[in-house]
Amino acid sequence: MAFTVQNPDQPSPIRAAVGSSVSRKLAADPAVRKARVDTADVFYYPDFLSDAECDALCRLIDAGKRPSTLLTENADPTFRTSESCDLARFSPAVQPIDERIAALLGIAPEHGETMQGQRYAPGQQFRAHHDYFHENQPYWPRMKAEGGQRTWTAMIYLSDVAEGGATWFPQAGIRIPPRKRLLLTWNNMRLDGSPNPLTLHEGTAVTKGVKYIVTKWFREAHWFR
Ligand SMILES: O=C(O)CCC(=O)C(=O)O
Ligand SMILES: [Fe+2]
Repeated sequence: MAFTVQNPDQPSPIRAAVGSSVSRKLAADPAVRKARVDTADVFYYPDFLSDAECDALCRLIDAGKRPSTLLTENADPTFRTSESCDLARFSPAVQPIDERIAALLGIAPEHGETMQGQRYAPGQQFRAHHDYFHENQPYWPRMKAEGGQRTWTAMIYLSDVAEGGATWFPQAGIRIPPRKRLLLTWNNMRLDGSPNPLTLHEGTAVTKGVKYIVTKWFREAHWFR
């Protein structure tokens, strides 16, 4: 049976509205800096967390880590080699940070997926990918039912890494070396609410030290599972 392929580049008024309201909010925040790229909306917030908050999250990630997974199987076993941890949303070490991220972006916390921790030892990486869902893939109907497309991504570096581990956007042309306490956030959509392929990004291999991050993905509708 033929698989119905939706046009993956469709504009969307809902996704466009969240894109512009979050961008406006971040641009008006004196603690936030905008990356100087035209092709994607990328922002930085240095020192978003304290050292103690970072360290507490690292300990939770160490305690709960399991091999990272992908939505679609990839033929390349080296594609995503890190470890991940679903952080308990309502635990005292997680909930206030979860809510602070949502408040920074001005998105209701209900749109956020469970915050995920990632840990990369030397040699581990997450090759170039998009955070948005490819709507022509078999997983899309399930993702659509669980809150729809991912709009914004927020991630926080929880450790300084001795060498390697930069987040690299090869098409937008930016490379962010891990810096403890720094929050990085970007819109996975274009201004018209269609997926922005230029948000392609890679967690490059750590070569020395250990990289810890938390990642938070926001959906266009309330996320639930
Ligand atoms: O590790 C990184 O720098 C990027 C992580 C990432 O892209 C993700 O978790 O979706
Ligand atoms: Fe990603």
